[in-house]
Amino acid sequence: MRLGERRIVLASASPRRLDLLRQLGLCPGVQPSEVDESSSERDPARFVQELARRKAGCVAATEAAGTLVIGADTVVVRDGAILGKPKDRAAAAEMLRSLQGRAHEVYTGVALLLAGETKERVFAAETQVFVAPMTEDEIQAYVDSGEPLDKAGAYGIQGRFACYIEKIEGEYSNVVGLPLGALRKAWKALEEQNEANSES
Ligand SMILES: Cc1cn([C@H]2C[C@H](O)[C@@H](COP(=O)(O)OP(=O)(O)OP(=O)(O)O)O2)c(=O)[nH]c1=O
Repeated sequence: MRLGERRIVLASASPRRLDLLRQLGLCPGVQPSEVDESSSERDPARFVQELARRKAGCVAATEAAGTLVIGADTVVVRDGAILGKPKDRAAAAEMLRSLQGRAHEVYTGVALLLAGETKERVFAAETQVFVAPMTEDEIQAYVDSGEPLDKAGAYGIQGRFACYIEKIEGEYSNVVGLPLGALRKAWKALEEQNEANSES
């Protein structure tokens, strides 16, 4: 069966990821995972892949065989340090102070799993983001907007933080939480593997 004909489940509570999949014309079910998001892994690409695999695996275990489960994890990386979501307003302001006026990287890991089967694709995408200098007043006003708290690095490129973005190198959708171009390639590879297996 082709992947597009299968039931698809997004293993994420992120409304942005759902919007991105809908942008592709997909209508996935949503089943947020409840996994421990800590890891001793320090390499960002490996970190986000481990978390994406964990999230998708947790949900795949509860789904009917053949369901395509998509899990993802996004982090901001500044000077090699992995930043997740800020725990409170003070942490959000601190993250924004450390990101303004310079470049950092955003990594999203994605896992595509077929429930009950061993076939899967797990990958990570990276985008470099250049942020304009911000004054302390601008940082406080942005924290007051409420946007930072549920987002890695304490900002949302798709929201009012857009006016502080000078340029990016890499996929925009990767920063929002799901790299659609890289997803298409992995989907295609999984589809080909699936078809080759069903012919043999
Ligand atoms: C950098 C950045 C992150 N984000 C979001 C994407 C993710 O939702 C969030 C990173 O946290 P994640 O832990 O990757 O995802 P989540 O907690 O929202 O959902 P789940 O764990 O259930 O999959 O930050 C933006 O929306 N815009 C941005 O510009």
